[in-house]
Amino acid sequence: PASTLQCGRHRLDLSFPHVMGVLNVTPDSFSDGGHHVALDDARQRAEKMLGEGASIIDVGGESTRPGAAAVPVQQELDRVMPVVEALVRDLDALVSVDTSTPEVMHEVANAGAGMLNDVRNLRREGAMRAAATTGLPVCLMHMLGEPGDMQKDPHYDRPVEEAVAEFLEARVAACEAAGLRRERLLIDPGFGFAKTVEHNLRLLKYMERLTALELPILVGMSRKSMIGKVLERPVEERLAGGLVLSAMAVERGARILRVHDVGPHVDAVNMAWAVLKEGCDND
Ligand SMILES: Cn1cnc2c(O)nc(N)nc21
Repeated sequence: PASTLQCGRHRLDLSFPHVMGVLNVTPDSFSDGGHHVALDDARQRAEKMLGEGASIIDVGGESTRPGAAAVPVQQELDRVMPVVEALVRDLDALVSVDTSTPEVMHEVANAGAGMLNDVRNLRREGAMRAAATTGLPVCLMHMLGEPGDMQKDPHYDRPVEEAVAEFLEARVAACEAAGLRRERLLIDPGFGFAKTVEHNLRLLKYMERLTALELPILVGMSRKSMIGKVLERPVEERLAGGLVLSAMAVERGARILRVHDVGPHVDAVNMAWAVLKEGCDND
């Protein structure tokens, strides 16, 4: 895959793995009186993640958890825009924005965001064109259905890693046909989206299958139920399991790891990478 990604005014060197810190934008905390407090809090959390080694901060205005309902565009903008503007202006951060909404893509790109992260792989009306117009890199993630219904009865008529690879290849081809250059695309198997725990575990085990697309791979497994169900741990006790998964994902080709606990995952990713890159010099 191309070893550097132009993310707005930031260049991301993908010859080694990076950590993306999740910045939860608590719903509607910016539209009511709590505006400045909440914004300060978001900025401080982002600053902490950058200080711990995050290369990217991921900001989302719409929950993509199973069962989540879609939010109106204006509400998404109200949640996301103040944060994107603050992180770009005050921290010069590389900001990734989780959105499937064309208007939001345009607005955040104009505000200096560096990457678009669409869990709906640009399938919404106008999303492909909007993403192409922004000129930003776009992460295409595998998901069937919507967060509201995707976990009802996930099933695949062939090995899940084959189904996911074929799906992503098709979405990449659709993007190229729409004028989105391949150099701007990232792919993501979508752990936890329309998948059982078994699907998720198998998807990681055979994730190297995705490297055949020769595009940067982004993964998000942090605190997810694939950890909780295997280890029988509540969401606040899933860090150890998540660190193992980060190391295994790096071994299988992941270049961006979307996590909540940045510091520990930076160590896990750097440790795994130290082993993997060993010996490259005299290969
Ligand atoms: C927003 N979001 C939640 N989980 C995610 C994952 O696994 N990948 C990407 N790209 N985005 C995610």
